Amino acid sequence: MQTIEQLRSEIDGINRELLTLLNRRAALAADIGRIKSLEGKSQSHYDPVREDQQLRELEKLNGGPFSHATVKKIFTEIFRASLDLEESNDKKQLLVSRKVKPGDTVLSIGNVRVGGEVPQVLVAGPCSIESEEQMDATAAFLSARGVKILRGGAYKPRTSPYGFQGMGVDGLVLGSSVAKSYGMQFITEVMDTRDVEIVAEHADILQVGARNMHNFALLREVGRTRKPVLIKRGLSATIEEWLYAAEYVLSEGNSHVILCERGIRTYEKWTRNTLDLSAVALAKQETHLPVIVDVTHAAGRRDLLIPLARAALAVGADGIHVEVHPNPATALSDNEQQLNFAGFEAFNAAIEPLLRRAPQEVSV
Ligand SMILES: C=C(O[C@@H]1C=C(C(=O)O)C=C[C@H]1O)C(=O)O
Repeated sequence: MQTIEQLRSEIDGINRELLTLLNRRAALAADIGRIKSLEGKSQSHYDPVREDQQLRELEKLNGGPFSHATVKKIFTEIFRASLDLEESNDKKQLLVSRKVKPGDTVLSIGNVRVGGEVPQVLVAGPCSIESEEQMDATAAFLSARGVKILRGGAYKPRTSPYGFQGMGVDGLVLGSSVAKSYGMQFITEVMDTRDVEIVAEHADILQVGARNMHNFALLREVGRTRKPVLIKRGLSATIEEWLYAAEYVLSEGNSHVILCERGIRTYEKWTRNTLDLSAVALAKQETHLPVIVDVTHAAGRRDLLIPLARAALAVGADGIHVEVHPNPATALSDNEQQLNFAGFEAFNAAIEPLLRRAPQEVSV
């Protein structure tokens, strides 16, 4: 009869062998994971059929004294650990991730900086570009209040094909020339791969709208330009899908990306969308990209814009996007939610105390 010491020493030897075997197995699983990623199956590496096949084989082979239930439990744990390893390797390689680039990305767009520790930006302007008078009045008003990025849609993604579709190229020319004359940067949406070139010619920042966040051809195309790109979160997009959308742009070599949370579709009807501030906190934590919050589309109503913007800044947003129109009642789109000038004045005053200041503005 062997002594306990002898038996334990045998167990120690088996532990060493098991450890070596487990790590050899883990390395093989990691290799499989890399192949799956290359094949584009990076969303989920889980393969229940393959796991089941292994469990059946092990049941046949199991001679005890462990019961099959116990063997199954142990191997299921091994499968989970392998899967975690595969997927964490995959995440590590994402270009948007702080694991790849720990420091904040700070974009320099003309005279504006976005991200990191610089003062938060306001992106403001009308939903649609409608006329020279409208754009000129808005830019004059906003630039006098320190807003440096002017928005305005020339191509409008309208729910109905009969709704106002935007002024197209005329709108681009108008938006960019008005912005330039007030020393502002011009941001506008691009909806179609065929328009990327012309929009990039006129805009300082390209916007990929919520409805196009899953348009991978468009994401690749804007990724091939060297223009800053603002990517709105899709209507029902998970945070992961939103970050993968940004990854499309970075993977084409364009790292000038701003993420924009604009509310997601839920069962709630009292707001147009549900502002997801945890997405902002998570995007700031997991990625190095600037994140801004579009309070207008999140709320869909004017009375919530101030508290939502204050909350967004408190959570760490690098900027706020808000729609402003000289006369919202006559606007050709979104007239329920755009602020008039007096409304913007009140909005600006309410969020101002929460904005970071440029170093030279700090009083000592
Ligand atoms: C390693 C793989 O990926 C995962 C891990 C498995 C395992 O550890 O055996 C099996 C299936 C997948 O859920 C694989 O697909 O073979």
